[in-house]
Amino acid sequence: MTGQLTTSLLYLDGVSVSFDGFKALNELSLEIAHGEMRAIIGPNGAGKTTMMDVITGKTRPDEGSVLFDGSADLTALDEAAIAELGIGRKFQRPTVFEGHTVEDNLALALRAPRTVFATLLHRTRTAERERIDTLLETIRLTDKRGERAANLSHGQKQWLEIGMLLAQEPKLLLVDEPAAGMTDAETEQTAILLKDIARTQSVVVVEHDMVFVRALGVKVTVLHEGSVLAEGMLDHVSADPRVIEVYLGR
Ligand SMILES: Nc1ncnc2c1ncn2[C@@H]1O[C@H](COP(=O)(O)OP(=O)(O)OP(=O)(O)O)[C@@H](O)[C@H]1O
Repeated sequence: MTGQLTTSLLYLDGVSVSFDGFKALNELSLEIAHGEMRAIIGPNGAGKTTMMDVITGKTRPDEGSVLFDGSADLTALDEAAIAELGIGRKFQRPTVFEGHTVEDNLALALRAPRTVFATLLHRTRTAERERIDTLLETIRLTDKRGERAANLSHGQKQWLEIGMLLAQEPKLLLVDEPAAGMTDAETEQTAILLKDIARTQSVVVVEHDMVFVRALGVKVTVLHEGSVLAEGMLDHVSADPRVIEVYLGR
């Protein structure tokens, strides 16, 4: 690591990834500011998942720079080291401990190191309890604290998993299609929840649901064929003829 190279929290420049000669990412450049929430949209195969995989170290780019928090070169780090730097990823399907209560799920996440190599944090019971109370409020599950996770709705499981990621205090939270499979009411609640979270953490949300993206009310990046096609507020990008052609007008 060298000195400060960028003021952005996340900086991608000229990132390319090829699978058997097919460019899933094609000189992708993108910057996420400290404290920003960004929505990423784009048609199937646009490269959204591959972009998340590059940021989290699951896939190594063939070319380009990926910098985190000013200077950390993510292309040189493995997944565990990247998680330890403070990048949390929420996959589409919830993966909570079904047999445990909501509270125990959060307690386990609080006690777990970000990686197996990290030093275990020793927290007092009171501090842990207060932290769990705050997390439960954030994820709107205070009245479900004693409920087994298995009994939660799909949307509530998604919120619980978001809470488990927040327990690790990431600087950047990557969220993959949170609204998929949710009821309209849950989708609306999830937009509010993510906006709350974005007051203290940067968030990148990949999403297909335009009602949800509109509710987030943040800058949108449209990916197409592995590059940025358009960027701006949803009304702005959805009026762009190129976007209409490749995506919204399908
Ligand atoms: N491991 C892989 N091997 C070969 N091709 C891949 C691999 N991963 C992704 N691709 C291809 O790269 C392109 C981009 O895929 P990616 O999953 O990143 O798109 P996406 O925008 O997330 O799409 P979706 O909205 O369908 O999830 C697709 O054409 C996909 O088939």
